[in-house]
Amino acid sequence: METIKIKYFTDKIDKLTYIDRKSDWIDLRAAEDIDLKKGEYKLVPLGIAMELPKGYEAHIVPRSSTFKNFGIIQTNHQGVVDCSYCGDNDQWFMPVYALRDTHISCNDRICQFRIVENQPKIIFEEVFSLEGADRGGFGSTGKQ
Ligand SMILES: O=c1ccn([C@H]2C[C@H](O)[C@@H](COP(=O)(O)OP(=O)(O)OP(=O)(O)O)O2)c(=O)[nH]1
Repeated sequence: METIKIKYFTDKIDKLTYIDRKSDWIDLRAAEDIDLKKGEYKLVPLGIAMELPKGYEAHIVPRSSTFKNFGIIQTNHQGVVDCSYCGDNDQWFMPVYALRDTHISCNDRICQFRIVENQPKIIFEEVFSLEGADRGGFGSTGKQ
């Protein structure tokens, strides 16, 4: 079990909770009513800020149903929230691009997140050539 300090920027969204029968990813909600025209971009406020546990980061991705429900895609494809993003004004956002005119209502569940441990510190050691066998470039294993 981990305890995470969370701040809500509005009382118009439900508190974060696990959704019955879902995985351990936790859904996030739009914190305001939003209308988007086809082709429009917007940072959708998610109405929360958190102090993540030391050594962890959060990953935000759309729900599988988000495109079907709202016609939006997440422009960064996967959001990464660093542990240092923990200030009183560090509200989480979902950057979205609308593929059609659409409406998102305040409190709609539009994305989901989980926390993951930071990767180990990496030292890059430059070499002239690598010893592994060449894999043949992407797509080299064919389609079937
Ligand atoms: O989908 C996202 C992605 C990021 N963030 C917040 C948390 C993260 O810690 C911060 C910065 O994100 P990132 O480092 O990915 O963006 P950047 O474009 O490199 O900005 P910066 O120069 O602030 O690091 O923005 C979100 O609220 N939602």
